Amino acid sequence: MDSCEFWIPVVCRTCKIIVLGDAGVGKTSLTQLYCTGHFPEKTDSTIGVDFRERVLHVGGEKIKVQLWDTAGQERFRKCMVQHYYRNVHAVVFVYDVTNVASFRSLPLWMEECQQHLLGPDVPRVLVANKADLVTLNVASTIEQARHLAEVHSMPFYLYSAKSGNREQVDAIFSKLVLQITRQRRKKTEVVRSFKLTPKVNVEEEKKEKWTCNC
Ligand SMILES: Nc1nc2c(ncn2[C@@H]2O[C@H](COP(=O)(O)OP(=O)(O)OP(=O)(O)O)[C@@H](O)[C@H]2O)c(=O)[nH]1
Repeated sequence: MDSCEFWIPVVCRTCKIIVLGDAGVGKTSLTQLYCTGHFPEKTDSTIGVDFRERVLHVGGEKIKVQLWDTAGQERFRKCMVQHYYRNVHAVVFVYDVTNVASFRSLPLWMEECQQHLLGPDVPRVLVANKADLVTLNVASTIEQARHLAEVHSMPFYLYSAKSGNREQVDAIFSKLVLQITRQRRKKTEVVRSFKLTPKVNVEEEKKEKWTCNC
């Protein structure tokens, strides 16, 4: 059973979370709000990727939450896309409630995740941003977004990076971090129980398989 090495988790206390969505939906604003506590008055289009960090203490562990604020514009993301998806622990999808096209793009963002082999065990959430600009016209799209999130087993948040309270944005990201740490603990337990399996049994199994009865 040499393959047991695959089960040994890397002792790593960094959570890499990528934030995906069309240009202008508010990815930079959300990540800055979470990491600095302030909504940025002015943002520029992200080129490639921007990194932001915040340190959390979860169950006695120090966790570095690393947010990858990715470019929404295709021309600014081409060269970086392979790097976004390496060792991702969680994904935040964002769309802008005032921009139906950004909602329609969500399946494409999900498909991109699939193409880069993000498994179903990677936690995801969907944020409908700019809730301060909600009008009756967009209510049905919000319901569709809620449904999309449900179908894909993702928590759904209607939020405003501009006027929403800090606790809410903390909850969005911190819940993801909790999910990641729980998953890690489970994997560690699997490894521990696997290591406790007496080696001699494995050898016995092998012998049995190769015994010729003729
Ligand atoms: N009214 C309102 N405006 C917002 C909100 N969030 C972001 N914005 C504005 O939307 C614009 C785009 O926000 P960004 O955070 O730069 O969007 P982005 O998704 O990072 O854009 P790219 O980097 O081009 O992919 C900015 O003018 C923000 O101030 C919000 O909740 N409400």
